[in-house]
Amino acid sequence: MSKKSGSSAASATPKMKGDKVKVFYGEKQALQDVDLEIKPNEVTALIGPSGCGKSTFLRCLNRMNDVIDICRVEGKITLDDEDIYDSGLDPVQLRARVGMVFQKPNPFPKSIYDNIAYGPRIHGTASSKAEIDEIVETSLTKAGLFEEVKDRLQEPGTGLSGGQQQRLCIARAIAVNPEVILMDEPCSALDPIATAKIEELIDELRENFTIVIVTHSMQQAARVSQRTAFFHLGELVEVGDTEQIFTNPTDSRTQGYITGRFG
Ligand SMILES: Nc1ncnc2c1ncn2[C@@H]1O[C@H](COP(=O)(O)OP(=O)(O)OP(=O)(O)O)[C@@H](O)[C@H]1O
Repeated sequence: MSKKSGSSAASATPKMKGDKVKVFYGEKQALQDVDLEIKPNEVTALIGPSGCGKSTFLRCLNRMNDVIDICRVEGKITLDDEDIYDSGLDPVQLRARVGMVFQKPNPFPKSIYDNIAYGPRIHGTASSKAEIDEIVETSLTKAGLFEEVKDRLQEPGTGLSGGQQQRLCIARAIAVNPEVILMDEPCSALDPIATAKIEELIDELRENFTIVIVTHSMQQAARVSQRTAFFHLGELVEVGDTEQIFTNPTDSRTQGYITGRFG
């Protein structure tokens, strides 16, 4: 698995950017002034102890926190320099550009085919049967699942193994041609073999997409990401090249976490 980021990516303008992001659940502040740049065509890993705010930050990036009544987001988050919290921006359109894969595979109770076809149909990006057939095949191929399911596309997605279901969910996210894919602990419900397949897939996907992944596994962050951001108690403590974060962190809290002193 290649871990190098292209030099163009290293110097590229950020795909997404958080600027002084604060998040509150009611009175409780979960994130404090987070400044974080997400570079294009890289995998950025968000790590840190339980409750530090990783998932909260991830959910800010496609406004999934909007659906939590008591949640309030302050600061600015941009996608290609466009403010994603602008009142004129449609969150549904945003979520087509910034897709999400969850911890537990959650295929729709529909056929494998319809799981993939659903997004392109509702977003109107494909209309004819031939176009949708093409998207279904391409998305499943990119998610490394087509060969395993091509003879049973009309069977329920829920009948697949856990690892296959997660690849189906990744295919479903890809089907609407997003620019960014957010993954919230996508392997935590999977066995080591299924996990290895998803990790390989993540490495392939970054050629075409920008990826942000929350993970509890430092080994996984080290294997799949080019950049790592360490959160602690709602604060972004340190962000840098993954290799530097794991071999030569600048903050003692990062050092403590990666060496297993807490977390
Ligand atoms: N829906 C919610 N309502 C109220 N508080 C919440 C909600 N979601 C998260 N929080 C709180 O916000 C803080 C950050 O939670 P978050 O889930 O973002 O952390 P995390 O680092 O992803 O944790 P974990 O690794 O355990 O998933 C925690 O104190 C948590 O209790």
